[in-house]
Amino acid sequence: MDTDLRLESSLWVGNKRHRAVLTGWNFNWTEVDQKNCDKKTISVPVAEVVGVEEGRVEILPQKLVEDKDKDFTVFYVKRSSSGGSSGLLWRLGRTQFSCPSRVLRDQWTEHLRTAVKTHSPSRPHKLLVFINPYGGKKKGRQIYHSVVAPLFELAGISSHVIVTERANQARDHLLKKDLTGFDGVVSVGGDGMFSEILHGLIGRTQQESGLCENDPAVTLQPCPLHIGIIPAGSTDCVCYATVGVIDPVTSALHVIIGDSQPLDVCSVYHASALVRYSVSLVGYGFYGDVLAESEKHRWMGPLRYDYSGTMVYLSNRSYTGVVQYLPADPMLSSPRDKTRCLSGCSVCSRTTERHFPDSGSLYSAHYSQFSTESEGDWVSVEGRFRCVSLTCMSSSCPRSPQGLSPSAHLADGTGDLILVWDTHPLSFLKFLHRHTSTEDQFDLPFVEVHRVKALRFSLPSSGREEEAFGGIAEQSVVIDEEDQSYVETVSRCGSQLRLAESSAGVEMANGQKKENAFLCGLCCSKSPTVSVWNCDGEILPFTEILCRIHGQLVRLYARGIEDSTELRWGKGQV
Ligand SMILES: CCCCCCCCCCCCC/C=C/[C@@H](O)[C@H](COP(=O)(O)O)NC(=O)CCCCC
Ligand SMILES: Nc1ncnc2c1ncn2[C@@H]1O[C@H](COP(=O)(O)OP(=O)(O)O)[C@@H](O)[C@H]1O
Ligand SMILES: [Ca+2]
Repeated sequence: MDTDLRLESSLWVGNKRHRAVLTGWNFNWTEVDQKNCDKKTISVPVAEVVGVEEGRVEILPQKLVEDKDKDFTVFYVKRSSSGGSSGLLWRLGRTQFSCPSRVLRDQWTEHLRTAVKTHSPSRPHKLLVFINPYGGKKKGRQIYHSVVAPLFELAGISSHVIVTERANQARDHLLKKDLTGFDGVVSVGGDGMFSEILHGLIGRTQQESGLCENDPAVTLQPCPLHIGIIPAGSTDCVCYATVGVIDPVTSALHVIIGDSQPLDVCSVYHASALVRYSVSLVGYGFYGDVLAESEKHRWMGPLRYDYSGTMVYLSNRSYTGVVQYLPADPMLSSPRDKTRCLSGCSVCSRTTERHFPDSGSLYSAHYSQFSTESEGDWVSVEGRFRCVSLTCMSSSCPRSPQGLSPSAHLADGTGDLILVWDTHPLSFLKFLHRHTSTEDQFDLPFVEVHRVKALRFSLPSSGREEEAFGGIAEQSVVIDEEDQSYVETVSRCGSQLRLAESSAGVEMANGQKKENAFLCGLCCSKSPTVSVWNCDGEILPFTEILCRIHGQLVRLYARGIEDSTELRWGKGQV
């Protein structure tokens, strides 16, 4: 216990006398004139105190200060059950205290502020905030200014806010501009906006370390800046899978108290070059087709995925492919062990100990098994699939509260590979439906799941010929963006040759542009023979890829999903 931070005295909350105690890492207050059995102690970890203000203060809907010189107000994290979601909602708790003297009031405010500084050293002071004004229901700006900014201000965080005017502005800013003084970057938007920030920060870190991102054998350098996510998108999978709820207040509070959640990242390569990074889904077949279809209906907002999901399901497609994977150590964990990766997860902690042994320092990560893996360790399967999905995390989201792989871990250095073999449409529907319930989606004869460190996908030799003549041909002219040129990909649809329609286009990790090739859609009598990859909501312009999982490459302002049963059984904070 820090004896110099300890403080104990009587304080009034309203007209009730309380005994308040600050023990250094904990602040609690108990009503004293209450019968013993009715005594209730409110206890707040100092690490979860958001701010301490002189006077009687309110901040929402707007800041009001009644400046009474013997009063002070403490703001802190308060948990409540989230009604349906897997995590806990965090709210801003507020208690106004009255002291018998101004001297005591000053003592309390000073002690509390010092305790906060001592016990949460990783709180951000300065943040770079990117808002995508067009993400999700287009409410990013409103959410930030009305909900998040007042909380940051209360916590004394200064923020530099950029409302983006074009796609990839945030990524380019992070790759090129001066980032001195910033403790973290905040994404206000969806998974696509987060992905831009991920690419900017990973790219910048490797540039500064002189590392080649195109070499799959290189051990990438973890990013020094944390990323915060304020959900304002369509799927918001990264937020949901790391916090357990889609709630801007909860997410803002995680940023403020400087929570830290390491996250695995998957790098995707084609023809010896990095194509993209992913944290949630690298998916071929169904999920690729849904994304490509949905881009044509962006005007529908988040509903575009429901519409496109139904249309793609009805089109009843499957694709041939050769899948090769490098299995992870089965002694450490299994995708079918029915566990959940929750806050403080022991599987992820063991990974931290193995790879970051010296007190968890981010910069000590030097492990490279990838280059030494022998070809013999790879497992190969070939056939016809409804979908092939690789996910570094559960990829839970409001549409699928358990996620694509409910037992996947956020930071264990592995990903889960889900192979759904071609099957009867009704069986596939059963599989999809299980994503929306708690039934085991892997307990089906046509589904396999493997915990892996790497994945290769290629077309069977017959498929390559089909790709060239019947499916999507990648007739690309790669020209530099700076030269005012672009890459055109032409898709063949039956006998028709036409330019790909998708408005999204594809931007490579290095910033070069490539227009989408996509399926002819539902108009076509001949089913396409190749699908596209959905990489965290971006369409990849290549079919044959290599993926590698990098353990704990980035850190989020989050702490993983808190177990809501702890609150129900009274083990929570108050
Ligand atoms: C016919 C019933 C279908 C029910 C299936 C439900 C399965 C949902 C699993 C969702 C996995 C989500 C993985 C995350 C993907 C996002 O990165 C990506 C982009 O998100 P955003 O930037 O917010 O737009 N979202 C998708 O690819 C949507 C997939 C939806 C599939 C139905
Ligand atoms: N100002 C902007 N104009 C157009 N596109 C943008 C802008 N800012 C970001 N984007 C892009 O919009 C895409 C979708 O953003 P996101 O915030 O994930 O919303 P959603 O979840 O609705 O897809 C991302 O790929 C991102 O790069
Ligand atoms: Ca993982």
